[in-house]
Amino acid sequence: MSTLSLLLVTAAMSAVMLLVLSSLSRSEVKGIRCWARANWLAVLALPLFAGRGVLPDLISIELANGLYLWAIATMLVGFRSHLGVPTGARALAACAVLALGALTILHYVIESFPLRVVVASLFHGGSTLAIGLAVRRALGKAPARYPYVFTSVAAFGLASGHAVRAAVSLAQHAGVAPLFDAATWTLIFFSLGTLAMPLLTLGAVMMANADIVARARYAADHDYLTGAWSRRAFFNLAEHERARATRSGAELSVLLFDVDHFKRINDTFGHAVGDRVLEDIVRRTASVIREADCCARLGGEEFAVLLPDASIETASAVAERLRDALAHSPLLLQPAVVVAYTVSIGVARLEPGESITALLCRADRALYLAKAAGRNVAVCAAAACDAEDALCEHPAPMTLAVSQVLAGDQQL
Ligand SMILES: Nc1nc2c(ncn2[C@@H]2O[C@H](COP(=O)(O)OP(=O)(O)OP(=O)(O)O)[C@@H](O)[C@H]2O)c(=O)[nH]1
Repeated sequence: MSTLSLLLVTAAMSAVMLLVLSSLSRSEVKGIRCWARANWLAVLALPLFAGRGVLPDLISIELANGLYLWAIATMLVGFRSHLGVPTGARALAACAVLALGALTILHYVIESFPLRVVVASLFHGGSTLAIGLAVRRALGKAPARYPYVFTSVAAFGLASGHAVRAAVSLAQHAGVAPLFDAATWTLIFFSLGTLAMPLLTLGAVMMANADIVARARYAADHDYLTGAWSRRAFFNLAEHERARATRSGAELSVLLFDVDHFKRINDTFGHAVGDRVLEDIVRRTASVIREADCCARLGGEEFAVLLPDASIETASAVAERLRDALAHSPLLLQPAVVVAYTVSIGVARLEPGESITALLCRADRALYLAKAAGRNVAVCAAAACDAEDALCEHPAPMTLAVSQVLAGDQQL
């Protein structure tokens, strides 16, 4: 393939990459705009390179080189911005201007094609090396491994190619006989230089896609207001833990809790303060449970905590710790608003052969009893699950006396 065809094919590939990037432009992925701008610059620069001999040198060499230097630098800024590290855009722009100045001097003042190649290769090699290093450093926190490994390997490969290109050109300048004939080197290095943008953009698109998938998964698995696990994630995790407990004979317990008189808090302080209370609950709950436990917002002001490997005694102790922590730490809001609140808690341990729905029904019944017992208490569910429990209906309030509650269930 001739260098002309290679340049035009690569310009077409950059244009295709632009279309792919445009499809992601409405996502909130950081770096997308820079990557798109870089491909625009490549789409402009590559045909200008191809016009060498037809177009004036100032356009086909200086302008084309300037646009391509700008493109690769913008690509680097895009990666750094995506990864949340300082972009160093000004320093990079200064380097690009210096490199372009050197290229111009080596064209019009000291005519040397090999030295021009050395300067361009150093800039491109340095930029791709910086991309590779930034992506490699972020691998530990990557939402998906493959896009990061692909991009860093591609960037390191390009950087190595540019280093070899600079070395060969320097040798040429010094009059050392080349390993291959000039046409072969030219084709290899042209391929390297022109394929850089599509390769890096492919990596960028894969990284952006991994980011979008991770964010969608987080949104599905977490409550938007409090950051607690969502109802959906809770049930998935609970089913997983139930299967594990059934297999291994381990215990599994659950706490179901609800803010007492939450409507009053909303009515007295306003809905926004009610929201702050819900956030506060999740924050404080996280401080009294283990990392392996899962706190979820099931809806409204109702929360659940899944306690893997916890006996009913352990779960009761956690419930009491949680109730106490929430009751004795009023939420301090500015300006000088103090919101004291309590929760009522139902505690249940998974019985052999029981479903998660049935377990939660028993916890819900215990929670109901806790409310009936005066609130700000934790109540353990009775182990037996009768037909009424299976239907998950609360006993009618008028037939429920606190003494009956304490006889049938164990108040903590
Ligand atoms: N601020 C806020 N309020 C919510 C949210 N979701 C549900 N609520 C409110 O929670 C209140 C629940 O009220 P009720 O079901 O009567 O329960 P309660 O007032 O806590 O009374 P008990 O549970 O019997 O102690 C309602 O006023 C809902 O509007 C939310 O996301 N933010």
